[in-house]
Amino acid sequence: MAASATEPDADDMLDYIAARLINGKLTGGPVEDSVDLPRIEKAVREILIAVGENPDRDGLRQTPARVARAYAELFAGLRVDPAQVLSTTFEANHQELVIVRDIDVMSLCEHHLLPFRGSAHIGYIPGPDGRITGLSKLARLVEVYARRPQVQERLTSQIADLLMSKLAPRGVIVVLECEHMCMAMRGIQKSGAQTITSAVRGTLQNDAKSRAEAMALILPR
Ligand SMILES: Nc1nc2c(ncn2[C@@H]2O[C@H](COP(=O)(O)OP(=O)(O)OP(=O)(O)O)[C@@H](O)[C@H]2O)c(=O)[nH]1
Ligand SMILES: [Zn+2]
Repeated sequence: MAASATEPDADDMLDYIAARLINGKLTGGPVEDSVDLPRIEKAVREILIAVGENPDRDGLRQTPARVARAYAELFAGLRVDPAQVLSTTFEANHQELVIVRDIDVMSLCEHHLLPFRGSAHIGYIPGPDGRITGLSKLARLVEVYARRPQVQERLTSQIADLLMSKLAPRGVIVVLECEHMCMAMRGIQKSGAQTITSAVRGTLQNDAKSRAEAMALILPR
């Protein structure tokens, strides 16, 4: 019952999400495989029973289907090729730092599937050909990688590595500052702790002056 009710919409929804993530400029088809919504629904129903709830009570009846749709959305980045985000670049003959700061990041930690949230700051120095990318593409790249089960360190380095390989800049710096709900809502229960991760590539790795300039612009306080 649930399968036939949700399956036709699932592809439409995932197409929509994938298109939003990479601006509709899809080349190889938006969604390779559909998320198995009925399977998620079944699992969520089992979890509700296991924690002592009644999944058939009024307020919970639609919950497994809702959670399945939510997971499809939260993990939509698994079905998007991040390289497609950077398929459009421009010539600008700008050879100095470009920084986009305070990009909202929301992801799920792969250990507990609980959210972590904060900001991403991305800077790069264009390569000798001076090619730049649209500023929004940096935020889209964050979205594609964040909508997967993640650890903050991998999310940070994936963004830096893709920028290096697709844009061929002189250097890249990515800094993420996030609070992890798995540390706040459960376990050690320390809310407010900020985890800061960085990934530095290319000339910014060795050029202390440029790196200090980038860090001062990224974290001015
Ligand atoms: N390095 C890193 N660790 C993370 C991230 N997200 C969550 N964690 C940690 O993943 C670890 C998993 O540790 P385990 O000991 O296997 O799991 P646990 O018993 O639930 O750990 P506690 O949270 O200490 O109760 C925890 O220390 C989390 O704080 C992340 O993005 N990066
Ligand atoms: Zn966690």
